Amino acid sequence: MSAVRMDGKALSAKVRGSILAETEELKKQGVTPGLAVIIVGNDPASEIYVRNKERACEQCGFYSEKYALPEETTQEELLGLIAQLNESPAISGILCQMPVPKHISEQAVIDAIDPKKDVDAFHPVNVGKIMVGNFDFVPCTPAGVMELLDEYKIDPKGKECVVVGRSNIVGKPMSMLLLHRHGTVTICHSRTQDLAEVCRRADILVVAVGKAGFITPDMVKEGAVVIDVGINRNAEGKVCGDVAPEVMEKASYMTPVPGGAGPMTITMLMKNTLKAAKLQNGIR
Ligand SMILES: Nc1nc(=O)c2c([nH]1)NC[C@@H]1CN(c3ccc(C(=O)N[C@@H](CCC(=O)O)C(=O)O)cc3)C=[N+]21
Repeated sequence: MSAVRMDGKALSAKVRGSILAETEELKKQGVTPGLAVIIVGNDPASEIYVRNKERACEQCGFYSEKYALPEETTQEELLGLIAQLNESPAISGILCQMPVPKHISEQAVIDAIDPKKDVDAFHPVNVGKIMVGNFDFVPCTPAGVMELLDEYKIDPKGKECVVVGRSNIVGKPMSMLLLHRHGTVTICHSRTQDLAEVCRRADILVVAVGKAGFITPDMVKEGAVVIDVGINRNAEGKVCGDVAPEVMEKASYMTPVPGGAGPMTITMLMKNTLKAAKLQNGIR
């Protein structure tokens, strides 16, 4: 058997279309969602993502501002810009592309963004709300995975869900979202004993480790749903995920890389930005 390909590109196009329709309605009420994207330094991968985000803004009818700051930017300067954007009425959402250069504290940047404009949902206030299960913004990658599961009618309720990776951006919030949907969730990481054995229990396996080909067929139960959140580049410079391609033969559903979780991540950023604009203007 070969897995059904979970098409994040197609679902993204559909969702962006409905965001655009809603944006057009909002504009009639005098509200235009606006996203500010900040990038510090020149990491080639970050530059690609930022370009994709700008394009998504256009597709959704949003206003956007891009700030490309040099590598030498001080933390003070960056926090100054964020303070300005926090006050800007044209800006509904602020995103500072991670990673930032080493001389800048990532947490200081996250803490500086007004939680109401924190469309990444990285601010401790929003992280806390996710824990409690009462949240406005959902972290983009986990939110995209949940929409993909829904699109393919995969319900985590009661299922063994194994998340490989415990990052604040993906692993931890992913686990919470699956738990809110009544999955039985296990979080694995580099110190997990017998990782293969734990992964083989999974009905839904979500992988976010950042190592090409990390998950091999022997680690996957026949018929499992496999969600690959990894974005790596192989020796030839081609984008590939954390899951070996042969896993396709064992899984029932699987996300491709590229074209799976990645495009959905950006689409969820758009969804959060639209929501921010509505909340800031008292529109439900
Ligand atoms: N503040 C912040 N928020 C983020 O959401 C954030 C971040 N920093 N730093 C980096 C990670 C990574 N990330 C991706 C977004 C889109 C694709 C994406 O569009 N992928 C496409 C194309 C991949 C390619 O061609 O390189 C795909 O999978 O089909 C990938 C990765 C967002 N991140």
